[in-house]
Amino acid sequence: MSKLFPQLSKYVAKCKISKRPPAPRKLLVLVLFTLASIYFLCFSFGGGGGLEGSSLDGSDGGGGAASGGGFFSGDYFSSNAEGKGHYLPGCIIIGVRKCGTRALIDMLNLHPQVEKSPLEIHFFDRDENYIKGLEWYASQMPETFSGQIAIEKSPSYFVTPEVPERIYEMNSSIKLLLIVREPITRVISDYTQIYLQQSPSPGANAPSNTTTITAAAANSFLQQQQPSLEELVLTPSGHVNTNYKAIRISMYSRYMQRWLDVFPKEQIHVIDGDALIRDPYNVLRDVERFLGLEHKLERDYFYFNNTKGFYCWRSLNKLIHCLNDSKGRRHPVVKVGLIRTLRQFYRKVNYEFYEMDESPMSDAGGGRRGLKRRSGDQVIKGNVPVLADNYRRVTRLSVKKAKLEEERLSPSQTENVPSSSIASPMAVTGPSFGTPTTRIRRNVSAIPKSTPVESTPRRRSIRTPKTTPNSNVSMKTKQTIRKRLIQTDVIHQVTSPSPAEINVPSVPIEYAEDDANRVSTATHSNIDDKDDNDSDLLKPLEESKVSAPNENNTSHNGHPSDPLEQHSEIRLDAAVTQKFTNNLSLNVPKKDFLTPGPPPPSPATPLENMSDFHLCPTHSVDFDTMINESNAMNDNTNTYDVRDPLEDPSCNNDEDVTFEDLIKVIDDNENYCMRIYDRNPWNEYILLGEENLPQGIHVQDAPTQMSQDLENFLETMRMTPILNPEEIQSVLGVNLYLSPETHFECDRCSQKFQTSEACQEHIESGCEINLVGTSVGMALAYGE
Ligand SMILES: Nc1ncnc2c1ncn2[C@@H]1O[C@H](COP(=O)(O)OS(=O)(=O)O)[C@@H](OP(=O)(O)O)[C@H]1O
Repeated sequence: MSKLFPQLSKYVAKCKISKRPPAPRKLLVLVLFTLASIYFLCFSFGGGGGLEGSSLDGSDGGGGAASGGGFFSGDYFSSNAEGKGHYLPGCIIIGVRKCGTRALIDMLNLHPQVEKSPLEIHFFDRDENYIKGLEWYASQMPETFSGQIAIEKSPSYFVTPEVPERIYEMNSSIKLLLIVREPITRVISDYTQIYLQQSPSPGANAPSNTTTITAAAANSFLQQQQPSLEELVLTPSGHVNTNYKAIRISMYSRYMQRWLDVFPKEQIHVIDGDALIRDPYNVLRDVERFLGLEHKLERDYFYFNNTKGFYCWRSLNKLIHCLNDSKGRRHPVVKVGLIRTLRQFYRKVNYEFYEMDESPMSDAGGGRRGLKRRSGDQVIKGNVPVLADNYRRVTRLSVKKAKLEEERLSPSQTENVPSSSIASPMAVTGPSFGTPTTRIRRNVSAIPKSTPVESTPRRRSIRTPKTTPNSNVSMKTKQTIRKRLIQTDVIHQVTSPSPAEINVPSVPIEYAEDDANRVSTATHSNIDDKDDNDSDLLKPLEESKVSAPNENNTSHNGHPSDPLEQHSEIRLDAAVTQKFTNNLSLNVPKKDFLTPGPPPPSPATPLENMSDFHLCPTHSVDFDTMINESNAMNDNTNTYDVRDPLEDPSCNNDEDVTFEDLIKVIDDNENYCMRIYDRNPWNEYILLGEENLPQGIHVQDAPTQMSQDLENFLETMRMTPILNPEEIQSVLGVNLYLSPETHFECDRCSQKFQTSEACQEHIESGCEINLVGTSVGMALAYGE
């Protein structure tokens, strides 16, 4: 009986909540009757250990219940299949704070089968709520019809130890959404929120999202009032301060393990929050699939709003709906040295997290889904063919795009690391890396045309010969590198904005009733602006920084800015702007920025990362076929045309090279250890496999060692665009081989193309086709 009782109480909690509670005695009778009915129903439907897997309301779930339950499978209970009522959620967004939970739930809410809870309920993480019971919890849910799913989001569920068990206890087959973001960006987002939260309230009449301030005033205010991120995230001895909660929350693996101890991986869908920012349509498509929902969220529901710098969406009343100014805040500029320290700190936990994730993590705009490789891409130690999966993707980079990239990049850009772009390859390699070099091209050009298919593939080096560190590089070059490395630590300071007034256009749109708009109540005191608030996050203020006006007309996330916004802009929370009432000018130009148009290109494709390495198909290539081929075996029958569109805009001088050629160059020298890496959505390189590992190099150390080398390399490349790759490799003592794994994508239309014909059509229609892919294979060869 003791075993049965919790089960029964669970069933009770799944009952529809009656609006007017019956009198106590009636209630007792009702409860007993309900218990008996449910118990009977449960066993007669063969539900086994719970309601999961059986549909009590007669709905079949349209396939959504296929994987062990889900929202149609017993999370509803209604005596009337048509009935509307408050039901327990069939899906919960469990976190992570500041990773896009609000955007995700609001966007999902556009789906006709989804109803969101407008508030964060914090039922499972707050004892004062939990003791109110599941009936209370259900009563907090939006009303749903049969066939609809209620969802809620409470970001702090992810980090609260009791929550996984509690949710499991409620519904063991519930579907969970976890949205994560590049961890350092998340820390900075948290920091930004916390210090803005500290600012005095703007007052009732304060303009909430329309204001003009002087940048100088803003900077001065923030510098006086706010602690620097550095002060918070580093201990006095310079170590990362893990007592700082913002740091801890970004250690995803630490919390994820708890969830995986309770739930099967298939029930947790991990979403890349950076992808949600870039391309909500594709991310939501994956979520629809995961939840077993019909595909309803169309591409044209989402509009990129240049003023906001984020996607907004069409709400049901046809108005455009943007999240309010508490979402998508401008982040402070952070010193590159600090970023480097944090990167190093998070590398291990990110790696652990990456290893944990098997779910098809949404990767819109990227070539590969999932934090982790899909099933065809296993880690194979000591097996060269693993490279096939990374290297066989063929792509075409439009000449125009590459040239534009080149023009766009200026030396000054290489020295700015807006924190919001940390996740982007731009931030890792820096825009200057986009200046085409001859690193691969030069080597490839040595390969003769139309390489025949050979049974024993030729060994052809497309890398530089083995070098000892510093052997081939001039003293001057080394000094240049060193100088630039030194410089970077100091250049990421606040760039003083122009003292001129900075206009922030008004926002003539409907703002989402999101978290920051909520008023705390006894039951909902935990609006997400506060939900993980703790004193650790509120340290004495000494120094602060606010991002400088964008110098290259890109907005917060690297999207091209609206031309009307080309003047400098600082957007601050109303709480801060209120401090500048003396400088306020409400003479703000209004403009209709909602004109639907093609969304901008993804801000952070690996394109910039790889613009020196271009493969074009020699023949019409079907993308699917290629994938299948490369997954099937490592033969050398496919030839690819390697050419550099900048040197050869007409791409006439095709060079054919077999895949084996590409592989063997790495494997050329037995004395080398080969390590093969994949890249996660945060541009960290993850060890895929090893080959000929020489003695003295520990397998376990490989990712760390490699990451360090790579980081150095990228850092160097970022700052030394004029150096040729051989010199850089010499300096670092490594040999490098980069290759994209990619699909075709039209950046202006944000579409993926399965075939080169489709790709071609879009080229002709004026769109540019770019290589896109989150995975870059990389091998580092070390001398013995
Ligand atoms: N479409 C759209 N509009 C605005 N903001 C968007 C959008 N998509 C994702 N984001 C990102 O969401 C970040 C806030 O995350 P959360 O909603 O999880 O924050 S909270 O924990 O609920 O406070 C927020 O973080 P900041 O940029 O630091 O403000 C945004 O980057």
